[in-house]
Amino acid sequence: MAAPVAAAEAFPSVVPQAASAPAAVACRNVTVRFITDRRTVTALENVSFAVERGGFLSLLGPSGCGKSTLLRVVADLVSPTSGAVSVLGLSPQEARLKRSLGFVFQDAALLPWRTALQNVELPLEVGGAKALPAGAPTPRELLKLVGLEGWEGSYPHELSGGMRQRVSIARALLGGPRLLLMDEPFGALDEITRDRLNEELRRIWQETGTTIMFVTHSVYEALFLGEQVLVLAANPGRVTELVDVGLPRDRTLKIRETQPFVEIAANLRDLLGRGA
Ligand SMILES: Nc1ncnc2c1ncn2[C@@H]1O[C@H](COP(=O)(O)OP(=O)(O)OP(=O)(O)O)[C@@H](O)[C@H]1O
Repeated sequence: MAAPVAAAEAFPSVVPQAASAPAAVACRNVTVRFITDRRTVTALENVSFAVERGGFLSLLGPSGCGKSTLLRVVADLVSPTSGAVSVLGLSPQEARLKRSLGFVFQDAALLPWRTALQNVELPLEVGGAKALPAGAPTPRELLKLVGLEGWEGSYPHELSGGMRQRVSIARALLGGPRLLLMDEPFGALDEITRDRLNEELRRIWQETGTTIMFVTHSVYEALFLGEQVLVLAANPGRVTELVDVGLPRDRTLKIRETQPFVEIAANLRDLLGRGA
């Protein structure tokens, strides 16, 4: 594994925030209704929660409970029907325009004719931001951070699914975003690769200090990754409970065999069942 870049110099956003700094994300009574010709869907109803800066929130719930919609509200891709959303103390639109957000999707969505390095550089070209903010890590440093030093010149078809997803994480981290939104990024990967990337993501989170919101269907993934788990129920999409995980900050996959992990996982499964 490549040595990580020094987080403090690479990610100026890691500099500790004043105690009074607003939450990374705060939603109050957020409702989203989609009205189509055929039906009206309440994707989210009165959803309230907050994520502190530098936090890691897993969003766990059954299909259709509004997990992706919630990420899209935070990313300014969907406007709430009612309720208030604050992202780093700004509106989602202001946060987006300030390039405070990175987004990773289930599909790595790399351009096949560009190398790994050129894919990471892409937002610089299409986003209109000609230069990186002072002190932000370079595309090469980001590839090193995600364990792809030496693969800069490889094309997507020469990389495994896990490596492609690492490239997309590096791309999302370009510019040192203070908030990383991840929508089932490892859902399509085999179990071993997924496990490895789970450990990698915890390390990247600790090194960068970036706040993360991570969508998953998996109880184990939600619990291993998150400092908090927001459990959602469907029809309408709503919060069942916000669970503080309370597991040690330094985690390896071994933690999944410990008693506290097993007990919290059982509790999360109960909560999921309650909302079914
Ligand atoms: N643009 C849209 N137009 C109409 N309905 C939508 C739209 N986006 C989402 N929905 C509906 O909102 C509900 C929540 O969808 P969403 O994709 O947020 O759920 P999810 O929890 O992420 O599901 P999954 O785990 O299957 O990805 C679903 O009923 C879906 O059909």
